[in-house]
Amino acid sequence: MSRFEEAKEKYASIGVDVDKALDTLSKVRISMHCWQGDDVLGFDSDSLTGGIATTGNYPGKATNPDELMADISKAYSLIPGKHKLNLHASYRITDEKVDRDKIEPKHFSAWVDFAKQEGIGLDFNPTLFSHEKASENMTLSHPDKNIRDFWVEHCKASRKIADYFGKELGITALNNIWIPDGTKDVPGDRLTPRARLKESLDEIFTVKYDKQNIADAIEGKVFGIGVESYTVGSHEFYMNYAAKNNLMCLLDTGHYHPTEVVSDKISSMLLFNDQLALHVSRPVRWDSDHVIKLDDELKELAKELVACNALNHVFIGLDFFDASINRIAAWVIGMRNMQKALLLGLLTPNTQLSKMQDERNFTELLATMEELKTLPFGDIWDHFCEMMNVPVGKDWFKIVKEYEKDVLLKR
Ligand SMILES: C[C@H](O)[C@H](O)[C@@H](O)C(=O)CO
Ligand SMILES: [Mn+2]
Repeated sequence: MSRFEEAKEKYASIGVDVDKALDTLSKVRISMHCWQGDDVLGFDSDSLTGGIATTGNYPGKATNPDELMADISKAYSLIPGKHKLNLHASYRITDEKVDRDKIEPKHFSAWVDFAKQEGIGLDFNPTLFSHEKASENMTLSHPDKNIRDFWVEHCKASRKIADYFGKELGITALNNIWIPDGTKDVPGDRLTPRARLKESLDEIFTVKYDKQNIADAIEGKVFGIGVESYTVGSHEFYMNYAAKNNLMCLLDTGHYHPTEVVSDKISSMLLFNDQLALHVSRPVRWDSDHVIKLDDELKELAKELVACNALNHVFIGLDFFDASINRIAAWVIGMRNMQKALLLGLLTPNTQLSKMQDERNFTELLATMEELKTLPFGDIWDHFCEMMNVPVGKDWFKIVKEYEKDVLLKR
């Protein structure tokens, strides 16, 4: 009997259908963020500014659309299944001199062609940073209406592009708005910027689209670089705005207080919202955007998504940007870790755990959760990689190193 068959039998003995788990996992599209490929620079600015930063200078980052597409394609070839690509507006591909408020679907047609070639979906984000009109850490809430209007137009243009992605690819595109607005030190007025933000968002969302093509999210944050004392778009602001306007409040795992975990928020959000959007990241002491590891919080977050039966109505996006390591490896490690965590959740006898809890059988609940940790999960994961025709174990790493030698280091 193969190791996989033996492992499958062990999981069957605790009531887990491995084939069903693998089939479910093979259909989960994870949104891989383009911005890990070039340290969030994009193609329309020459520096990353405005409340977001990367650290490290690992050689060979992508410097143009062709290089970025090649690196993304290489990463996908090492990741099981078909997924989505998460784009920012700053990655428009055009020879035109076009400012952010004037971008159009045609400026992203090359990405649609790439998506069709790769068999993936596309998600989108307006880019309200790395621009002279974002230099004061105020955009949609800026006191100057001209600046607010510029960013409102940019967000409107972005939603139109997301709708275009959804139409062209037949896969709903998430359009997620994050703004860097806030103050470095204690603000003199918390209310007025938030009232302006509400007004700007109200204007942005006046345009209605087919929800089959585009899903809208807004992303909160507790603090940022240069806005340590106050962020206009706080979690409370966006959770309320999203609930009242039937949008999604996107949860980024790096955007809360150090002892706060997103895994605990998922069931509450899903009780009141049909859909949920996530940015899965790894904060180290702050919103550091480290590559995600298969750690306890990632496993718990994934288990919650499975236990809440949410895999068909959650937008799982990754959001990290480590410039100190090979960027293709960063994508592969992060994407495969997200899949491993989801598989662990799918191999968990969640119904049994819930029953033990209701019966106040906390002793067996604890014992079961601990024993699950030593079941042969790795044999199931290796089989999944074989099924999906991607390298098993760390075999993908030498392929990345060859690509680094043959391609990246020659840039
Ligand atoms: C590049 C993304 O828009 C950015 O990381 C945002 O999602 C965020 O999390 C900012 O802290
Ligand atoms: Mn994020």
